[in-house]
Amino acid sequence: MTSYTSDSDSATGAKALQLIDVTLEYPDGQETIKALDSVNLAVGAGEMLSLIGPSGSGKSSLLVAAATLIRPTHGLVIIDGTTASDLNDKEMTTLRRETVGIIFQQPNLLASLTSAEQLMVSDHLRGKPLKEAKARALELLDVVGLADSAKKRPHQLSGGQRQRVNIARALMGQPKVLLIDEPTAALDHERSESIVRLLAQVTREFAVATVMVTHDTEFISLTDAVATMRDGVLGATELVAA
Ligand SMILES: Nc1ncnc2c1ncn2[C@@H]1O[C@H](COP(=O)(O)OP(=O)(O)OP(=O)(O)O)[C@@H](O)[C@H]1O
Repeated sequence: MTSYTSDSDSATGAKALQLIDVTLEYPDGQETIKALDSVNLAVGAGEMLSLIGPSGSGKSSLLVAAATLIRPTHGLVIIDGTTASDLNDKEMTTLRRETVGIIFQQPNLLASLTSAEQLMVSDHLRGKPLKEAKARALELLDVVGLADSAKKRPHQLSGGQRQRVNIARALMGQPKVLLIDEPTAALDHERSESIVRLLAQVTREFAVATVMVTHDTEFISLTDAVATMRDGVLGATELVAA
């Protein structure tokens, strides 16, 4: 990415992730479904927001809009000072690759690759030298507690460990924004808690702006703030008491 200007939180007070008056409509026969209705959101570097709300309220739609995977019908998505809506599709892909880490519910790891290789693939796609990619992969596997599992393939890992590889992989591109959809859906209570703790830790350590969609309200206290979606409308962000 060459021509984008970057306004970091510290330099300007701008938040790493901002959604301004974002409305997203899906076509539904002759009608439209309003999945997001004038949503405003700001998450700063090093902050982790829990996003909760009933099924169908628009949580996943907010994540895909924030990830620039879909263009909103109306409103602005601003990532690290760059307004995504001003970009063409190619520029938007570059912005996403260089600033956004996405963690889905299922890790989607490639069966034939070791943990280190899963991470290195993403850097390879960014055109980074192999040696550099390997060093960063090993460093990140250490951060997520998998230093001993760098050579293991997915079938040799537990569900929680696979999710840790997934988290490390999302951090490979040094993202400014981390978007996470139900990371604990397939995990037991203990593993769920350690995954949310890890996400809170990497949010601070790597100064990313993190949004985590979750049904596990018991782990919200491990994050900085919470906001609730209802019928596409996002309620006010409430700070979580320390
Ligand atoms: N690709 C799509 N095409 C048409 N309608 C969609 C599409 N994706 C979502 N919707 C609709 O948009 C609304 C919001 O859906 P969304 O998946 O964002 O909610 P959610 O809160 O993430 O739900 P869940 O917790 O069940 O995942 C719903 O009415 C849904 O049916």
